[in-house]
Amino acid sequence: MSTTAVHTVTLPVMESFYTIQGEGFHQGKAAYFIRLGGCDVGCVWCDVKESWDADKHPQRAIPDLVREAAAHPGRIAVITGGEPLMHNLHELTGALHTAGFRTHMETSGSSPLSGDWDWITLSPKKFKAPLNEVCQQAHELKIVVYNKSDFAWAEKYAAMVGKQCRLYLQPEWSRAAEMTPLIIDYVKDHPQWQISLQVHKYINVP
Ligand SMILES: C[S@@+](CC[C@H](N)C(=O)[O-])C[C@H]1O[C@@H](n2cnc3c(N)ncnc32)[C@H](O)[C@@H]1O
Ligand SMILES: Nc1nc2[nH]cc(C(=O)O)c2c(=O)[nH]1
Ligand code: SF4
Ligand SMILES: [Mg+2]
Repeated sequence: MSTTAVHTVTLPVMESFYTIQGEGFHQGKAAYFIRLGGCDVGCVWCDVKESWDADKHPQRAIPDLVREAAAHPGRIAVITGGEPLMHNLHELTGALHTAGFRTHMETSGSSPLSGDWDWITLSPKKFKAPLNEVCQQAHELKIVVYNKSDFAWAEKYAAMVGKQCRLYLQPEWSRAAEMTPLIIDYVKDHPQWQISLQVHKYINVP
């Protein structure tokens, strides 16, 4: 008698939604977001603290997630969280590629890299430092600016990413009124950086 390994990979999913990418290089493009549960970083200003406990979110089968994504015409899938790299993302990115998606990820880089990515957004955190392997692979570095000391901190990571990596400074949402003018001045003085605004919060889309 032969046996076939039944191999069902599931992931905890807080929410999934089709929207406009609001941040960074791909800002303005239609994208399907999959927000995975679970994060062990604990940023004090995190805008999705409800995502942190993976057990609070249902385990979903990858074929179902990809089918729901493919019901929309956009072919960028953004995997976010929570911290997506707390999970092995090899099966998910493989299934998304098979369905014709480009695979994008939003990560703090604090857990080992898994999955096959067309775009990695690295947003390092003071609360749990990114791994060097993720710094090396990042396509964009997106630093959340909470106070003026964060510019010097941003330069430390700019020196760790690859030469082609795009550099973004994004105001922390509750501090945007104070930090945005400082970011504008910093970008004018250091034009290798660009400003990233959370445009979805201004245009009221998810
Ligand atoms: C919620 S995180 C999830 C992905 C991953 N854990 C990370 O931090 O990159 C998605 C993006 O939102 C950013 N972010 C989270 N809270 C924010 C806030 N209050 N203001 C501005 N950006 C924020 C993060 O830095 C990250 O770039
Ligand atoms: N529209 C929109 N763009 C985003 N870019 C990164 C987001 C995230 O939470 O990872 C996000 C999000 O939550 N919504
Ligand atoms: S790493 Fe990302 S999801 Fe985790 S607490 Fe920080 S901003 Fe929130
Ligand atoms: Mg968000």
